[in-house]
Amino acid sequence: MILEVFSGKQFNEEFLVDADKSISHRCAIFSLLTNGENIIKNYLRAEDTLNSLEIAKKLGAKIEDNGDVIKIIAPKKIKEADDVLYCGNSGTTIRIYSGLLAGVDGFFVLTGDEYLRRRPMKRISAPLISIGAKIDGRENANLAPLSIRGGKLKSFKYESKIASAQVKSAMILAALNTNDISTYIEPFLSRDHTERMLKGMGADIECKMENGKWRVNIAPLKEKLNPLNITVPNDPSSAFFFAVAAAITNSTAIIKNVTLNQTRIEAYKVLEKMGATIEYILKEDKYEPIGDIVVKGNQLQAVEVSNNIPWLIDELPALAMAMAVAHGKSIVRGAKELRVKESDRIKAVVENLKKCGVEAKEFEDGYEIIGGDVKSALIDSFGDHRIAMSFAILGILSGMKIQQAECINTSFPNFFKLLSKVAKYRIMDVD
Ligand SMILES: O=C(O)C1=C[C@@H](OP(=O)(O)O)[C@@H](O)[C@H](O)C1
Ligand SMILES: C=C(OP(=O)(O)O)C(=O)O
Repeated sequence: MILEVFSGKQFNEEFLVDADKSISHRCAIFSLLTNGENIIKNYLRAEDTLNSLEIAKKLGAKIEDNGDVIKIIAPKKIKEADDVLYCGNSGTTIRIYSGLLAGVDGFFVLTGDEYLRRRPMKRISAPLISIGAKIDGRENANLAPLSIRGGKLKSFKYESKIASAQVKSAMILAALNTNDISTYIEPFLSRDHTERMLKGMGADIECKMENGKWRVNIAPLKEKLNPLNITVPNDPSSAFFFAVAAAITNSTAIIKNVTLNQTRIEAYKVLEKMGATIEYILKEDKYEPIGDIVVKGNQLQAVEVSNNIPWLIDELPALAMAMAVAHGKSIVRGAKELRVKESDRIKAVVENLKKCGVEAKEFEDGYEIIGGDVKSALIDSFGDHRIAMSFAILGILSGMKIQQAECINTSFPNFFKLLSKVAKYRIMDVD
């Protein structure tokens, strides 16, 4: 499908975006470790998180969905599925489930779509194999399909070279299925929803910052966790597309009920540095700080980004759209991880910006963008939701056509409805 966006005008609008993807995945997966009925309100009904829920069902959970609240009734024991577990486009699903299933009796096969089957899995299979997991896959357990023969795992002390919440979460779940205390260390704090949620459910997990590194001690599970009763906050990464829309059109976006967790809102801080006025309004603070973000656009200035990269990795493509119209040369470095997301996001950003007449250059670990006039172009989304939505937002300035825009449904099905608040668009069914 092609999404054609027509140029829009200034706006002053409220955005109630879809629920947080990271937290929704964890609700589905962690429910399996509980002893009862998990009540999840505002679960994200997007392709990625529906795949996580479907897998929970295949592993024995009973799901009751009244269209509003989703109840996940945990099985007495996680059961072996009689078919392949399909993770679709979702790295979070395949990696976190692998960590859980490595310690569960049974045989499991996890796979996904053509994009997921190209993404690196060594980052989870290597540490899991080092603690006794039986995992295999193409390229020596690096590419899905992954097969897992679940069984006994050893407690561990593992220091990861990358700050990845998916790897951390996989190892924390594996640690719950061992027989002694394990320690996981990452070089920089990655999003910490797993630690917060599992602690809230009664797991014995201690976290601290030590010499600039994030250290998590995990005790094995003695008994099942307490069921969740949670309202998932909205997703600040999805909302960021509309923050950029406000920033590049001198408009105002009022973003409602998102998590204000520091590991998730760093991109807003960068937009602020570029000249946007941003206000954070904290409304509650239980498992996660939750509130509103008000973004007001101004003339944008170029910026250099090389710190706190794990806290804004998913927002970098959208931020690149702000860089494309900012005054001066912006630089992003230290973001090599962008190359192993749903697409190679460094290549996707730079190639597509060039098509729009913007001067941009690739580095191995980032890019350089010189802000200027943007013209309408036919964008290759490379099947990547964040690339498709970023260029749709840039299209508010002078129009844009985006190929394979159906990928937006993997994370943010309400994007289209909200896009109509800022620009007119049409959808053409054939690419
Ligand atoms: O754990 C999570 O929910 C996620 C972790 C990040 O990936 P990495 O763990 O690969 O950094 C992020 O990019 C992804 O969108 C969601
Ligand atoms: C990288 C992302 O997700 P995942 O790794 O779960 O596919 C994303 O949503 O930008």
